[in-house]
Amino acid sequence: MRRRLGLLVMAYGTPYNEKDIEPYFTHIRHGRRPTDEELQDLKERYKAIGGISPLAKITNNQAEKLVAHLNSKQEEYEFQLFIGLKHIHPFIEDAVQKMYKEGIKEAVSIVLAPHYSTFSIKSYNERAKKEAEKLGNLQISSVEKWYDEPKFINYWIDQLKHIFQTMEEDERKRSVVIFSAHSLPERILQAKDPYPEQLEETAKLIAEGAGVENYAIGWQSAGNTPEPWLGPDVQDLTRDLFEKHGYTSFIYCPVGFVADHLEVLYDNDIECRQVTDELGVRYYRPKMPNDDQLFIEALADVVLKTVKKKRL
Ligand SMILES: CC1=C(CCC(=O)O)c2cc3nc(cc4[nH]c(cc5[nH]c(cc1n2)c(C)c5CCC(=O)O)c(CCC(=O)O)c4C)C(CCC(=O)O)=C3C
Ligand SMILES: [Fe+2]
Repeated sequence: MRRRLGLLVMAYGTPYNEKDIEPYFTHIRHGRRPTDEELQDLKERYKAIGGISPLAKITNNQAEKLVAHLNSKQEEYEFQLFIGLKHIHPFIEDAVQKMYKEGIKEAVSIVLAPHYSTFSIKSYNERAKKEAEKLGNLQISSVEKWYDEPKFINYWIDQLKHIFQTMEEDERKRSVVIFSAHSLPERILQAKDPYPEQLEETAKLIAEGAGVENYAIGWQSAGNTPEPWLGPDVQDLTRDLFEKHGYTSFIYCPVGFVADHLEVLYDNDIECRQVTDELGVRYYRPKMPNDDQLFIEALADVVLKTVKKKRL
C-alpha cells in the first residue's frame, strides 16, 4: 500500500478573463483598489500579450505533470495534487481546506518560484501553514527553495547552449546574458533576505555550465511605488552594457520565473526588445521552463528530497 501524501503546488495566479483584472490587482495591492489609470495600464499590457495570460493553463500543466511524474517515479507514496494560488481562486487557503476535507494528514508544498524571499516563498508557505493550523491535524512540510537544483540549472544551460550554437564565434564573443528576477523593495535587504544572493548563485551555476563569457544580473517588473526597488532594472542595464562594452547580442534569461506570463511576454519581449531595437542590437530570450520534462524532474527531485528530510 502506498502512503497518501498531499502535494500542494502554489503559484502566483493570473486573471482568467478581463473582469478578473480589477479584483486580482486589488488583491496584489493588499485590498487597495488601483486607480483607473493603473487599471487601464494593466489591462493594456494584458491586451498586448493576447488578451489574457497563458499562465493559468501553464501552472495547471506543470502541477499535473509533476504529480504524474512523482507517482510513476517511486512506489512508496501516492501523491494527491492540490493547487493553491496567491492572488486569485483557487486561493492557497481553498487548497488547504480541500486537502483537509479529503482527509489528507501530511502534505508537501512547493512554490513555483525558485528564489526564497519574505515577499514570495515565505508568504506562500506562511499562508498555507496558518490555514492548516487553523484546521488542525494536517502537517505541511514546505520546500523552501530550489534555485540551485541541478536539473533546473541544466534546463537553462541547455537553452543557452542551444542559442550559442546558432551564433557565429564573433557574435558569441560579443554577446551578453542578462539573468533576472522580479524586483522587490530594497528594504528586503535590511531583513537579510537571501533573494539577491540566490539569484546570483543561479546565474553563476548556469553561466559556468554553459560556458558564458559575459553576463550580468538585473531586476525587472519593479512596482510603481515611492520606495526604492532593487536595481539595476533590466532596461537600464541593457543600455549601460551597450555603452560600456558594445555588446551586439543580448540574451535575456528571466530565471526568477518559470512560465510564459505577463512579466516575461511583456516586460522582456516587448519592453526589453524596444531597447535592443533602439540600440540596433540582437534580442534573444530562451524559452521558459513551462512543463518541460527536465524542469518537471527538477521539481520532483526537490519534492522527494523534502519528503526524505522530513521523514514523511
Ligand atoms: C516576487 C514576485 C514574483 C515572482 C515570484 C512568484 O511568482 O511568486 C511575481 C510574479 C508575478 N507577478 C505577476 C503579476 C503582477 N505582479 C504585480 C505586482 C507585484 N508583484 C510583486 C512581486 C512578485 N511578482 C510585487 C512586490 C508587486 C508590487 C505590488 C504593489 O503594487 O505594491 C502586478 C501589478 C501590476 C504591476 O505592477 O505590474 C501584476 C499584474 C505574475 C502573473 C503574470 C500574469 O498574469 O501572466 C507573476 C508570475
Ligand atoms: Fe507580481
